[in-house]
Amino acid sequence: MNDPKVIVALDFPAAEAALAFAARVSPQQCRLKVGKELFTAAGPQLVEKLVALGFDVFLDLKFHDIPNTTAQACVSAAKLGVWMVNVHASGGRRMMEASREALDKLAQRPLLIAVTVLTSMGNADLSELGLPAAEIQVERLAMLAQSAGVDGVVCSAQEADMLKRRCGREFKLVTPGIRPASSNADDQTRIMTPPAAIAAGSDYLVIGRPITQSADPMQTLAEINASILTA
Ligand SMILES: O=c1ccn([C@@H]2O[C@H](COP(=O)(O)O)[C@@H](O)[C@H]2O)c(=O)[nH]1
Repeated sequence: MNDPKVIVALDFPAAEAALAFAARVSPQQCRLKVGKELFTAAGPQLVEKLVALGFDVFLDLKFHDIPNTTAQACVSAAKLGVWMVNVHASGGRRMMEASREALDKLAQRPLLIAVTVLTSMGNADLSELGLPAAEIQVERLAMLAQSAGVDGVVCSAQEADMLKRRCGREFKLVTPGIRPASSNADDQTRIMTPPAAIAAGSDYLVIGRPITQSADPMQTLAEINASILTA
């Protein structure tokens, strides 16, 4: 598998568990995601180790701040050698443009992705914030993100078909909230199975607990990879 679609979310409390997982998989089987829990515990050194092992690393810190701060945070992330970084689309056009422009000055830059609406949120959560239904809010933020020059968005696979039609095939769709049919939803709301997500147009599937907390993580990863080969 030369272009693995699965990004395993290494939501572990310490570097040792993340490195033990990485030792059991290859960069041909999956990409790896370092999020807030692991990064806060283990820091940039862990990210550099995963990159040195040959993995494409998605540094999922979802930057959301004023344009200068966010742009410089993206540059610091890029210097770790990561494959993908992200910011919140709700930080607005100027924030996304500043991040893109700062990354463009580097000799080699990671993909820049904007988070639309968290996959844990449903329409009732959005309504409490005075926001429209997920599909409408995701479309609005994705269009803004695309016009600000980012490479793609984090969204739910439930919005993938609509966004591929709206934003085109090249605009990357990174979709968490992926659940094999036999898995619990946990705290995720806008979910989809791996084959359905690929069929809907997801470019990358972010999957954490269904793999990392399964009785046999390697077997689960292999089954998911097999299920999307035929999707
Ligand atoms: O909208 C979003 C954005 C990011 N995430 C992250 O993806 C993983 C999902 O883990 P699971 O265990 O498969 O639920 C996690 O690291 C989140 O921080 C997301 O779920 N939704």
